[in-house]
Amino acid sequence: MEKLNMETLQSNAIVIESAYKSYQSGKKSNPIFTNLNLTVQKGKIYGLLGPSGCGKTTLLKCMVGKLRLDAGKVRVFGSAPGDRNTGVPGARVGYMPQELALFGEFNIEETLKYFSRIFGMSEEKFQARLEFLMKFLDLPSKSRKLELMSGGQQRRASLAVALLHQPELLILDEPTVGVDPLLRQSIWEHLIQLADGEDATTVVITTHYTEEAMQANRVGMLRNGRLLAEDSPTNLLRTYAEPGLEEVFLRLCHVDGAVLGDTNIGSAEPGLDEEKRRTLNLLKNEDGEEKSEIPDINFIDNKIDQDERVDDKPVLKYTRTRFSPRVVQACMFKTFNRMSKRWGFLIYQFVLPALQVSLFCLAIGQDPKELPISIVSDELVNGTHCEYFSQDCPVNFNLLPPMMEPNSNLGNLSCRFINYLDDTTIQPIWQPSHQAAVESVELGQSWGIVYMGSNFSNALYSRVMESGLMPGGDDDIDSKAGKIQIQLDVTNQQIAFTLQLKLAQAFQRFVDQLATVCHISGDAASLPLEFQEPVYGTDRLTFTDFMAPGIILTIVHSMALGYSAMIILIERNEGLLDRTWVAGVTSSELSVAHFLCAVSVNLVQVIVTLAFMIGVFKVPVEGSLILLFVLTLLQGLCGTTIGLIISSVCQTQQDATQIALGIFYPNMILSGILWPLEAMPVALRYFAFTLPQTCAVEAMRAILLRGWGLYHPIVARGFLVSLAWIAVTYIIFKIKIARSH
Ligand SMILES: Nc1ncnc2c1ncn2[C@@H]1O[C@H](COP(=O)(O)OP(=O)(O)OP(=O)(O)O)[C@@H](O)[C@H]1O
Repeated sequence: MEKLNMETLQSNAIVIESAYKSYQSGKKSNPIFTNLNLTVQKGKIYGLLGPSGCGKTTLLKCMVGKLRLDAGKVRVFGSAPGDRNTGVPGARVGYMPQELALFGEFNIEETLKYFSRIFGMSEEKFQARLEFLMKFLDLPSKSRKLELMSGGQQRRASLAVALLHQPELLILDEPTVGVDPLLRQSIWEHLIQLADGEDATTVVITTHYTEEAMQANRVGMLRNGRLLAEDSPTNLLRTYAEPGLEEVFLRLCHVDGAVLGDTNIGSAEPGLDEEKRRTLNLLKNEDGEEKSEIPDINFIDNKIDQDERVDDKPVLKYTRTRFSPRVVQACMFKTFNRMSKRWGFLIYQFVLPALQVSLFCLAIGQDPKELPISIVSDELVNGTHCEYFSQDCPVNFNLLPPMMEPNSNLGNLSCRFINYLDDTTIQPIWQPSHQAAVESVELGQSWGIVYMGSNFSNALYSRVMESGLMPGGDDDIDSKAGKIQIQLDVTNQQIAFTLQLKLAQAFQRFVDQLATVCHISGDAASLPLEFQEPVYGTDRLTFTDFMAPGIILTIVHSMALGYSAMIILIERNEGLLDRTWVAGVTSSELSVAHFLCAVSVNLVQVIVTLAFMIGVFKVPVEGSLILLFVLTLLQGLCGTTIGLIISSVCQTQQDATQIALGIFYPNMILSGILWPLEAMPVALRYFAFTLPQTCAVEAMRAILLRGWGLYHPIVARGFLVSLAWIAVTYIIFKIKIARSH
């Protein structure tokens, strides 16, 4: 393809040559326009006419650099849109899309302020333009929210955004839809005035009102992806001897339909034979020369590099740094402004972490309380409960072995044992018989049975004697009779473990008391195991303390992920993202702005979470609070970057929510938050270590409960893995956002 010559580029604002664009629909490619040539002169108004779906919006998007051609060239001010120095997208172009593509919660002033910040307008200039546009476009109060405006008012507010910074090029997609005839005329007059001035503005405008295009300097009639005619309105009327543009268009459509069988571009023949082309006579320029061939379908594969420069130097140099802190700031202001209007959002983001911590600390890890247990002691006279029992030594030490006998106080050892049950945890329910106790468990009224037989006290005495603790035991005693027989409902493992522990502790206290009152050593009645002061932690540590480090990180990580997973998606779905791109915001600026906003939200979440966990619920902290804070923040950042990737790849909020939930549960289950990693199959354990939270949870637990510092490999690993995840996911996010740009 021939290079566009310098003269063409200098005199024209937009030159499109042999453009081919298609949309992918599954495996099928639907061509929207093929071999399209179009020229927009500088300082002129170009009206693009065509039926719905003929590709006008697509063409405009290619002009502003929002979409790329599959083949062919588009040059705006001599360069391909998106070229470093072209200024398009950027301050040289004002774009008004068909949809509102603005935040409905913003009022007019806030909306325009956002774009004025991007374009670096001074406050004075901004106020002057705001006043002018309010009057000129007959807009309601500056403080009226866009969502509360009528359709026509919204379109005028949208037009105000395009006109705000007085760009050299205006690309307006149906700006007069929903606008009353008076205002429509006034808009056209303003456009004519802009195109007429010293620094004449170039305007490309699409419209459905064919006749208003009479005011354009040049009109292009688009149908089925091809330009049927392109000329000044008067020339078109003269050439086709018709009274109006509508009639011209209809006539061209009839001819086009006759030649192409009125097929749409997707099913049209890729090439036309000479006869048809002669009949059509529509692909000719003003000099009567054919513009170019309808492309062969292979043309699609023969893509032309969009970045191929026409000339070494751009026709008009326009420079802007690729990264401007001012633009980042503008994007951040906009996001914070939006947040401040959403009370529900603020409560969700900042109250929910506190609520989650509180619920966790209140509901998880504490000992179960008031567990009903059926108690049966067949040695009790009345068969139900203990009225009186002795706390004295049951052995008469006045007699020497083997004459030593239990004294009269021996009776009711069963009552003595029951007396040592922890009544906070266990709620004894006396039952008259073993059968009644079984029924109680079967009815779900108690968690188990503690049974002591009719000869329990004597049998226990004999057992002790037999064991050699005291000489003179009775060898013939039934060993079962001297045992406390326990049968539990173990379907709830935590409750069963708690009951086993509490019953064992009660028995130990019972034995200790006996040893004390009988003046014998308690050691003899204990297991020869001594658990000394723990190396790390205390005996008072609970399951809550085990889980707390993981819960802190999970709350912060998932809240950050949930917030950032929506952040770009919302802007894209509401269309503001497109306008932001066209205003010239680069992917780096947008990534940094969103990242910093998410970090700010995350910072508050980290502070709230740690304050509640440590300040209110007194989770023990042995190590450095600073390390704790930094590691939690890093995990929040990690959630943020993962969320930003989700936000940049998903099309709908539903997709994003599903992915976020899909990540949340495996992460929670595998990261050693709920259960020790050591309990996992080895292969799964190795996999778990590749997840973003596993090493961090271990490091967090080591800081919180063991007081380890960064010098310790387990702590250092937690920090390094978190940093690596942040770096890698941020790079992926940056690549994704640049591709969607
Ligand atoms: N992202 C997309 N993916 C697939 N097809 C698309 C996409 N965007 C537009 N199209 C299709 O491309 C064709 C041209 O769309 P376009 O929006 O450019 O038409 P238009 O001339 O601006 O229509 P209207 O005047 O109704 O706005 C339509 O058939 C449309 O369905």
